[in-house]
Amino acid sequence: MSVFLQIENLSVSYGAVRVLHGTSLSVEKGELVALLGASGCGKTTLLRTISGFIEAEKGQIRLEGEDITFQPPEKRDTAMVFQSYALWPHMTAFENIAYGLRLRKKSKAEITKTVSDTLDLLGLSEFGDRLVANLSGGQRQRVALGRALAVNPSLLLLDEPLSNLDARIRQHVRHEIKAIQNRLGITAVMVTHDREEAMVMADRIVVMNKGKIEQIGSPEELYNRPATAFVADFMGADNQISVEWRKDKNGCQISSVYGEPVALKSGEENGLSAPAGKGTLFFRSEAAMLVEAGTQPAENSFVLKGKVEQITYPGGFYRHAVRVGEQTFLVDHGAAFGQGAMVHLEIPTHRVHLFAA
Ligand SMILES: Nc1ncnc2c1ncn2[C@@H]1O[C@H](COP(=O)(O)OP(=O)(O)OP(=O)(O)O)[C@@H](O)[C@H]1O
Repeated sequence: MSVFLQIENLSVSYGAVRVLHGTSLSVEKGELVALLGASGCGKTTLLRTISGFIEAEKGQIRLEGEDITFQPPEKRDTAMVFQSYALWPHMTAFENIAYGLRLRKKSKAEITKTVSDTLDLLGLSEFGDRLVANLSGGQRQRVALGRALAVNPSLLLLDEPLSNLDARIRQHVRHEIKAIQNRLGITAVMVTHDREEAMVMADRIVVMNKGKIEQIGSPEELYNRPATAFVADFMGADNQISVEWRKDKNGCQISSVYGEPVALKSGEENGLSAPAGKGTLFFRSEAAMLVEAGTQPAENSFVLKGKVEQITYPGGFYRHAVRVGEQTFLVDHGAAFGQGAMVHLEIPTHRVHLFAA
């Protein structure tokens, strides 16, 4: 694998307001990298700076070794797929896909072949003559993807490509886009604010927060080994407890206002560098075991004692809201405990994420 897109120390401002603060990122050939973060964190700005629609203030962007930082958009070998599709509704699917090829003055024969191949690739061959206005949302998004792919760009840029589709179609189109990107071996950068979408589609995810990169990693890395409290929270570790820790010769002890102190095994202290301090412990609703109060606690578990306040059924498991002292934690369990049941939450120490305050 080789670095295909290299972004170094990129800063971007709108007027006096800086929104990207020295961003660096490298993307390998054939990778799909997702930029993930809350609204306003700078994902779209980063994508548009790569495409050339927004000018960099400082730093460098290299595509296949070539410095493109100050090249106009049309000189960069990139193609963008927009959330709004940005198709011509009064033109057919064929003509929309042919658009970029005509701009590039390709021959009629070449256009016919490339567009037909693209329609085939996207499962749209029977819709070539259909006006875009008469296609479904999912079909339109595939036409938009086809228009970007037809010009055979080095880099495909996807700006929230699925957010106009309804939930069920989204699931489907996600897998389609991923499969096509894989099959073509095309390098892609995608913006999304949907964690699950990033997890399903991306080889690597870049989590952004306020114009800075918090962590870059595979979906598994971000989910299982979040590097910061922000990433743990953003990747769905909903439950949080304030804790104190103290390291001694036997390891690291953590304690909270609830329950007994527990010792972390070596390697589980998540890089807490200080010998003692305050922090926040995160755990996911599926990481905790729910057992009847009075059960002998499992080894190497952080135990919280509480009372079931509410039970819901999101599908496949029951989600329990459990009151512990002043806080409520969410815990998933295969069977429903009764409302008001006294329970223990057991969180195995290897499934907690602990960060210094
Ligand atoms: N043209 C502009 N002029 C001034 N400020 C802008 C402009 N475009 C974006 N911003 C600001 O820059 C910051 C980053 O915006 P950006 O669109 O990159 O965020 P985003 O992460 O893509 O958000 P969203 O998911 O809501 O699209 C925001 O605070 C936004 O208000």
